[in-house]
Amino acid sequence: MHFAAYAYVGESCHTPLAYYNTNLVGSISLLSAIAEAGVTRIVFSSTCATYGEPPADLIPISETCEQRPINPYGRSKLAFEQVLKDLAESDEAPHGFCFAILRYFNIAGADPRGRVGEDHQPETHLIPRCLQAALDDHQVITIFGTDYPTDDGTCIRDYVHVDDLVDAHVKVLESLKPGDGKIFNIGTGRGYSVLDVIRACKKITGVNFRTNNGIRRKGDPPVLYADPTCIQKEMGWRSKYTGIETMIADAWKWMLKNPHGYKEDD
Ligand SMILES: O=c1ccn([C@@H]2O[C@H](COP(=O)(O)OP(=O)(O)O[C@H]3O[C@H](CO)[C@@H](O)[C@H](O)[C@H]3O)[C@@H](O)[C@H]2O)c(=O)[nH]1
Repeated sequence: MHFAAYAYVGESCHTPLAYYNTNLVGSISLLSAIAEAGVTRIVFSSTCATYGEPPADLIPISETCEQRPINPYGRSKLAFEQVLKDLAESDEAPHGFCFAILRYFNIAGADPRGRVGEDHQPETHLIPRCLQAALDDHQVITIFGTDYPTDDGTCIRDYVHVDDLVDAHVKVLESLKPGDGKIFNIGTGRGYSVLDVIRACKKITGVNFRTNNGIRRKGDPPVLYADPTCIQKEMGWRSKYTGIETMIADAWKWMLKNPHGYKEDD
């Protein structure tokens, strides 16, 4: 399972070479190394950012939606999707080669039993940023854009509990057979706006943290949510956590226990 990547949409617009180097060149090196090591099955973490800004009539987004990413992050992930497909079709592919591409929507939450949580340096993701603001009243959440063509003017995303993501990986990996090339969206099929998320974070934490309205963040599409029918039908996978509040509650539980993230030796 290949998870390693740079994954900040905004940052990718400022440092594209680092993104292509890690997400594309690094992934190709990994592919060569695993072939030498005799590994033939690969599950690749891709992203809904490969879809770009689909027109309204193609939302919810299915796997057949045209992929036209609008930021270097999405383009670097899409390029490696193509590498996998090309390799699979070629004589260079190791005997029995098979792959799965999982296009994640917005992964959120934490292990419900509190053992593992989210800790990015720096933290840019909406939910952990809101929870940090609930812990520290010096922090203010900037809403990146209130003029999007959505009901409340803020971006809509499909938040998926990390526990559901784990479950999808296990199901897909166990199902892969030589010659397979599977592609699945990993989403709940439900979209929440930035304001919905902020409201839910305030409710779960009980803290009325501060927010302000800012300008749009470069590279952010207005609306992204999945049509998860394909993985539901083929793999019997279905998100167990469809409500944003449970994801936030699990993330909050972890953050209260680990306000400074992982320790050096964790
Ligand atoms: O302080 C903040 C942080 C985020 N947002 C907005 O909240 C939404 C969600 O942002 P974020 O949590 O940063 O996630 P995304 O940028 O949507 O990116 C995530 O989701 C992508 C798929 O959409 C994945 O591919 C990426 O790896 C992952 O970082 C976006 O509309 C942001 O503009 C704010 O308004 N203020």
